[in-house]
Amino acid sequence: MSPIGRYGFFGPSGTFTEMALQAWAPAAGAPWTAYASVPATLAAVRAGEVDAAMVPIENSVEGGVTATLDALAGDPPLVVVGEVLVPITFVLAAPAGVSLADVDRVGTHSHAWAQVRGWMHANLPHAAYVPTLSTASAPATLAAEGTALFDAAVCAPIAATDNGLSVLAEDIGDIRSAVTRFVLVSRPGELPAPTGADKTTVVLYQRSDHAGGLLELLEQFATRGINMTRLESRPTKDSMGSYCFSIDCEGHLLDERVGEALMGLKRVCADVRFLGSYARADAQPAVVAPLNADEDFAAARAWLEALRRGSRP
Ligand SMILES: O=C(O)C(=O)Cc1ccccc1
Repeated sequence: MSPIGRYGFFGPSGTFTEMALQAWAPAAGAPWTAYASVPATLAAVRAGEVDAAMVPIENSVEGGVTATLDALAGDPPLVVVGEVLVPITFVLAAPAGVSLADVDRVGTHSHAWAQVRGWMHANLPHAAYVPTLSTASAPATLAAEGTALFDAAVCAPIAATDNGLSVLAEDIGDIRSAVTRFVLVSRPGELPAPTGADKTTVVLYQRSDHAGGLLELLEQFATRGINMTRLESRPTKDSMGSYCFSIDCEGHLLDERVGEALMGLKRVCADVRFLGSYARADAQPAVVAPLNADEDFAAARAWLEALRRGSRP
């Protein structure tokens, strides 16, 4: 893959997404552009304002980031070219002079609120939740406008410090080991090279709703010994009860078993949206079921081709 010049991210500065981009590209060459929402970030990639952008896709506590899953599958096509895992730590931050007892309204991103619900219930049971575009925009609003909209913010420790806020409580996440998975998204082009520890992301649209329909899709992975790492159903938005399936599996498009599975899916699905093959953040090599290695497929194909030529191998 050619080097990426211009990066975008779901900002502003101080979001967990910016931390993911810092982990991906520690020696930033060109300036990075922050966008206020996931759709705005992906629109900038589609429009060619940036070459690639970082967005959150999945959290170990709250699950899929639906804004990303839905916007990724839209048009014109986009692909994932990399992933980053970031451990998530939240603080409760407020302007100087505001104490815990003064906090009636808390501003933060919906995914952050979902991850501190238990702490809020135990410590601020009457606090109202005020949604903000990102975790970092909440402390930025407190710094710029004071407590007009909310009294405190749930954000990353760095976002509290950068906005000159006091930390009222540290490490308030209900699950201390929470991790968010971020993906680097680009316009389709050259594929990242296979590493042996890759993932492939697809969105599958069924031909019709019928008994065993989902099983038919899953069989395409199972019969080629491919392990799936994420499966989510999302409404197609066409009509009530109509769903597509967003799937991550182990392996790369250039692996024989993955290529064969995608051909199988193409036959049985109304549409298959390929959303990229990229190196796994944890570098865990793919587990390939016996007799599903590249050489097994190559030997079977050579045998068939020989038969078709009229020889008896
Ligand atoms: O708002 C942010 O900081 C983000 O990057 C999105 C997010 C929100 C909550 C947990 C992980 C990522």
